[in-house]
Amino acid sequence: MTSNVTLGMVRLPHGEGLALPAYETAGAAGMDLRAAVPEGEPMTIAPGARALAPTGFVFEIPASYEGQVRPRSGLALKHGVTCLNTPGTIDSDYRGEVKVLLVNLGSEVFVIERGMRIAQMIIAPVTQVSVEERSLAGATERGAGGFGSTGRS
Ligand SMILES: O=c1ccn([C@H]2C[C@H](O)[C@@H](COP(=O)(O)OP(=O)(O)OP(=O)(O)O)O2)c(=O)[nH]1
Ligand SMILES: [Mg+2]
Repeated sequence: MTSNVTLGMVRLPHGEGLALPAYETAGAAGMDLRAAVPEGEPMTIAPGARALAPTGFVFEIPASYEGQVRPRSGLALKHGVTCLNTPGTIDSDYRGEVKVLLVNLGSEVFVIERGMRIAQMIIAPVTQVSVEERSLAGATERGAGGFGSTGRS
């Protein structure tokens, strides 16, 4: 299922020895991101707290694509741990380390060991549009209806 789009990955010193972010199955949408916390010095997130976890990599995302950092459902279900800013946006021109902003909505301290898969990243196409100010929006059947406006008799 691999496309011909290439994602560059630059390993940072604290990413030495970590597995590359990777698709875990042939049809996986996202590649799992691992925590590049120091060996033997796990990161802890208290209930209700948040933390920015390093991945140990700079990604070079091709132009016209973005990275979306999303939670792993297993962590959310078992521990109440999710990405606070989901989906996190990784811009194609970002050259810093990709980091994962986690929040612990569970009732127990969450411990992140080095190499733990903490989130997943989807590479998706984006369109940058031109913006044009107008005096009136074109008429439609929906009009200004929203927030549950459809299906009412
Ligand atoms: O979960 C995330 C979200 C963002 N970033 C990095 C990559 C992204 O390109 C940059 C900026 O993210 P965003 O635009 O969401 O943050 P901002 O608050 O708007 O900051 P900026 O003013 O730097 O754009 O931060 C991450 O590493 N992880
Ligand atoms: Mg921004």
